[in-house]
Amino acid sequence: MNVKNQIILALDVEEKNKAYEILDQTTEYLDTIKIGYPITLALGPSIITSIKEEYDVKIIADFKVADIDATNEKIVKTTLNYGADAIIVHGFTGEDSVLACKNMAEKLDKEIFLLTEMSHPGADKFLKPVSLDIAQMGVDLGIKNYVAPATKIDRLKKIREVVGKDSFIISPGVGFQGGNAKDTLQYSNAAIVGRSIYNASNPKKALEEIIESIKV
Ligand SMILES: O=C1C[C@H](C(=O)O)N([C@@H]2O[C@H](COP(=O)(O)O)[C@@H](O)[C@H]2O)C(=O)N1
Repeated sequence: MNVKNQIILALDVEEKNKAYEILDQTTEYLDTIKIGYPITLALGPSIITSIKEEYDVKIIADFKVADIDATNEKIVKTTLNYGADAIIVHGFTGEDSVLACKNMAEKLDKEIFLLTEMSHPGADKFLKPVSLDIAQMGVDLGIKNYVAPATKIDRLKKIREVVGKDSFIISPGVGFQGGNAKDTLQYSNAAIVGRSIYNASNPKKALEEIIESIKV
């Protein structure tokens, strides 16, 4: 997946007007957004279709799919059929559950992102101990896209070492959670940024500053 300016906007707002206001101000610089449960539960999954119709963006559905294989297959099929270009899938559920997602996405000529380790402190207890195994499972299954934390550069580096230089990693936690875009992009292909953009008094300026910070 090509990501303009290596920045993915996490559009975690819950009103349509706000969402469109943010997109109007930022899509000059962005071509990829991440849509998760906040906006989808507030507005319904058709918001994916609406945004695809109104804006020239790729949409990564952040549903952290984590069920048995049969259920995962349905979640992935329905989400991608709403127009999402890719979907984020948890890896801790194991090979059969992840493979069900990969196979369904491929059937629809779309992609999955395998979530290896998360950016928040709580991930250190249960996810960190297995995240490199999850990444290796992804490699063994032929998965090319991964999510790995921007807040833990040492972990991001290790995950890059496991998945290899040709894999595509996107990393949340830049800005509000303390991650730095430039540092993140040493090992990641794109930084995910939410609150630092959509909560800014001037989202366009906030995004321009982040893009500038990467270039220096
Ligand atoms: O480990 C993860 C996985 C998950 C994800 O991207 O899958 N996210 C999401 O990335 C965005 C960060 O937002 P902000 O903190 O910039 O406002 C939010 O949508 C989170 O749900 C993480 O923050 N960490």
